[in-house]
Amino acid sequence: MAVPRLVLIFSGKRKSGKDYITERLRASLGGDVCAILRLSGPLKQQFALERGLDFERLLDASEYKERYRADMIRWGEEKRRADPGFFCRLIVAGVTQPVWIISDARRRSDVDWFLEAYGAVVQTVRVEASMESRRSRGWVYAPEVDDAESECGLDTGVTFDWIITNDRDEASLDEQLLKLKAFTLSKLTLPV
Ligand SMILES: Nc1ncnc2c1ncn2[C@@H]1O[C@H](COP(=O)(O)OP(=O)(O)O)[C@@H](O)[C@H]1O
Ligand SMILES: C[C@@](O)(CCOP(=O)(O)OP(=O)(O)O)CC(=O)O
Repeated sequence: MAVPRLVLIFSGKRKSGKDYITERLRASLGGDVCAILRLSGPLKQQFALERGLDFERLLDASEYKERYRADMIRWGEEKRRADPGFFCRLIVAGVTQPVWIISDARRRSDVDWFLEAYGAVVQTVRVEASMESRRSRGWVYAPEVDDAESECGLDTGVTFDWIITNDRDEASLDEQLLKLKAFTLSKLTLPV
């Protein structure tokens, strides 16, 4: 299995901007350097297959995804209960880029699995946005989702290496992303 030089584990609430920020980071590092790995990828794929749903439509920031989210959470939790590393192992298989971005850690078991496997090169990144910002991006409170482990599992207990604030201030976001990019590049120039 390929050994990464850096594993950035992103977490954050719905509509905090995890997908937006991780895509920007990948774009600025380049696809040959950086891979975005989504724990929800194989989860959504298998869930869609079992339920006869449209996998593609579960991927973007759509109302379709939100309609099935509570069910997907329950389904994924059952899988993780049986095997906490189930989705983690699936997403790292065959990745060749030196920088991995895990875009959607939600539970201690996700973070612990990566720390155990790649601890020396892991950095945890929290994306934070105000409720107002999240609302402006379409977030509406949903019981069984926003109060569940899927959204709250990493609210406490992890000391994040990076906290990115993603509200309205574009210049501030640019600056924060530049710092993270510079750190990432510094890891790539060190000898193995
Ligand atoms: N800083 C930003 N500037 C412009 N649009 C943003 C920004 N952050 C997030 N968005 C948009 O808000 C929506 C939700 O963001 P997303 O990255 O999907 O959140 P999450 O993955 O955390 O649920 C998306 O349409 C995204 O493009
Ligand atoms: C069932 C899920 O994996 C669905 C996650 O879908 P996304 O990762 O697309 O969600 P956001 O980006 O936060 O909007 C959640 C889980 O508990 O595993």
